[in-house]
Amino acid sequence: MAEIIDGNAVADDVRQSLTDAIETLADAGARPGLATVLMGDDPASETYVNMKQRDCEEVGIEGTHVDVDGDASPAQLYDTLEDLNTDPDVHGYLVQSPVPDHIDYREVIHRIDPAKDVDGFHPENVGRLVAGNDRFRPCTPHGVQKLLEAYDVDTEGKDVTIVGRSRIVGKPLANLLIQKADDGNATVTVCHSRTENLAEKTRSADIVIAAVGVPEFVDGSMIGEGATVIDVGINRVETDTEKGYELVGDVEFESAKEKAGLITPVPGGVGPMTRAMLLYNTVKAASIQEDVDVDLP
Ligand SMILES: Nc1nc2c(c(=O)[nH]1)N[C@@H](CN(C=O)c1ccc(C(=O)N[C@@H](CCC(=O)O)C(=O)O)cc1)CN2
Repeated sequence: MAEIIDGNAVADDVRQSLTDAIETLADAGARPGLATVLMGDDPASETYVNMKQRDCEEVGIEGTHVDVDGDASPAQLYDTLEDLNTDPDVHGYLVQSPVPDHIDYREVIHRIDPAKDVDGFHPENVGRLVAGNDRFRPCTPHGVQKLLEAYDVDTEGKDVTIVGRSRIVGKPLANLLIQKADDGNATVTVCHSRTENLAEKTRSADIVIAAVGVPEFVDGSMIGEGATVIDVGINRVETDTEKGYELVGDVEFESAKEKAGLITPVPGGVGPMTRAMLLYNTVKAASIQEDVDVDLP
């Protein structure tokens, strides 16, 4: 039976360890500022930006939220981004994804000043990460690395299978884990919809990372005895409950926990870490822009 990883506790530790850096910035007369941009009214996205704003308040980051009408034109959205690019009080910002269908998210990302791109999605930041010279690690992959570190899961020489090749998680995480670094040096296999013998590739892995966006895609039969299982999926599945839905990961938790040595739950696993690493990137952005040296965890 697996030990269950407590993502909320590790995220608390990250937030706590950012307070010194925020104090150092305050002593220099600077307060980190994060803006969230939400276009449209996707209920899950509304929840996430509210949580991000609440996190800012908790640690002393100046949070600003901008709502953009779901029917607004691309040009209207780009005007908002230009305002944020030139606002000296906003050190970092993000556009919550997904955006409405008539908006090209890639084009949106291009228009974010790379120095304020605290999601780490801009091509300049992606290129830096691949080159091993990262500025902002994307929040979810970085959060996964921090979780592994917190639970003493050494990645050096280990076989890691990532299920999912998304731009936000699979690709950057694979890049980070193969890097010659203390939190890298792994041998990484990235699986996707065309992968053959997928279950063999997950079963032979020391660490399985499910980031495919399909509820309960990975079950216990796909996990090797004692493996570490990281579930990145956060899927809203409709139920008859008052809330109307429940959160389900990409891993079938009950069967996987019988085989795994360590496993993340959903909720309470990777999600809180994504938010904590966004705060981390915001503090880093402020320290670079304000030219104040801070110690980051
Ligand atoms: N611009 C971005 N858009 C999206 C990102 C992102 O990193 N940048 N990632 C996801 C959503 N996401 C962050 O925005 C996110 C998802 C979930 C959580 C979280 O804390 N989940 C909780 C449960 C929350 C709930 O009750 O619904 C948990 O798992 O415990 C944080 C961030 C897609 N879009």
